[in-house]
Amino acid sequence: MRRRERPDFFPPNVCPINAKANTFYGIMFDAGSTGTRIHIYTFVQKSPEDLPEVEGEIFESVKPGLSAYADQPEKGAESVKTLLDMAIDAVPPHLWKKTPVVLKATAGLRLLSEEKAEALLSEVKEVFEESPFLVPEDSVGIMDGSHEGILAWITVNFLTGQLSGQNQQTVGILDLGGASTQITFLPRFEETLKETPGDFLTSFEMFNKTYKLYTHSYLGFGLKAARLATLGAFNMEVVDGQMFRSSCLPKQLEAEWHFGGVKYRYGGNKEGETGFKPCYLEVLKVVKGKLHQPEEIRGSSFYAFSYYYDRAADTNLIDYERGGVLEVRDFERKAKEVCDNMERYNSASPFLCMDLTYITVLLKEGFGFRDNTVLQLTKKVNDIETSWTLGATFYLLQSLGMTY
Ligand SMILES: Nc1ncnc2c1ncn2[C@@H]1O[C@H](COP(=O)(O)OP(=O)(O)O)[C@@H](O)[C@H]1O
Ligand SMILES: [Ca+2]
Repeated sequence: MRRRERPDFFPPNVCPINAKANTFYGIMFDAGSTGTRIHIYTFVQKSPEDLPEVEGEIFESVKPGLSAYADQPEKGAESVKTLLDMAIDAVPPHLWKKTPVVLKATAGLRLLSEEKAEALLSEVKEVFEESPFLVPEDSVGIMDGSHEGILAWITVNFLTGQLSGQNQQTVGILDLGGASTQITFLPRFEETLKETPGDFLTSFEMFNKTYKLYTHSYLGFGLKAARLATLGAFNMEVVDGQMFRSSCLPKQLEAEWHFGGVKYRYGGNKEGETGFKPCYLEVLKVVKGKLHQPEEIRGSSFYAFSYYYDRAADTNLIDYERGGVLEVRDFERKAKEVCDNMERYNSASPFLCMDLTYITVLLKEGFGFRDNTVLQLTKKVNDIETSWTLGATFYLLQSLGMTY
């Protein structure tokens, strides 16, 4: 494939009339376990003293995620190319060469064999090299789980204005992906720092400040991985035709499910119990004693996204577009309602009861939140997606010396 050359419409030092000299772009791919997403950000830096401003974002996504192409890496890379072609139209040609493009994969690729993950990433790297954009070193890779949380924390606190000026009152974040889940907050009490395992604390420099954050990514505790764990199928050699059953599924259900390139057969407890109570106990086995419970989060409020948002929206706990504010007990109430009336919800996903119960158990018994802990569910702040990708782009631009 031929590299697209910068057309010589403008002499080197002249900008198009409507593009400000201090405007720049960054392209960040989120290769998640359930889909691949492109975020094309436009930034303006008015002065070296100010934080850069996000002027806009173009967002698009494709499904399935890269890990579904474990045995066809070229096809996986093609899905990335489709998205990258959008950036060619979105970024003015004279800035192509100055616009970095990066892809960071999360838990889906973390769970593949190194060989398969590498094959996918190297095909993607080729797509980048053939594009007209700036391809930094390490432009394609698997992101460290702790960075996922930190960068999402940066995004949310930047967008809500907590990283500029004095009097910063930062907010913690909860992200529930397909394969992993993250919790990140800035501890306020010395006690928290003392009782937290060292590898849960990370110092991070951003916008000339150092933040010491509590962050952890639990691999295998994403919503879809938790479904498999509840069914007893996570990380198992699946024997052909083997059936996994759960009290969290409709009694008569028998079906197949593909995740991470493996086919699973699953179904309801035909003869045995179903409903919220037995389901809660089943899910509890997956979660109990597996997560660190920092005392100070019990009384604070958190921003929650990804599957927390999706399942709340699916069950009308919040508005799909606008999001909303919930308490932990709202998830429990909804889980009860769905699990004890599965026949009424049979047009929705057969996993709805299990998913809502898992969210409830994860929040209450996993992290140790109270029933009345407040969760702010948001997809966007000021029209910008609340994803780790914005924080990652800031970090990238900073490392390239493009922001202050
Ligand atoms: N930028 C985004 N905008 C909207 N939803 C997102 C975004 N990123 C992730 N999600 C949601 O997160 C969930 C899955 O997380 P994903 O990123 O695929 O898994 P993981 O983080 O475990 O690799 C899905 O419900 C998906 O809709
Ligand atoms: Ca994710």
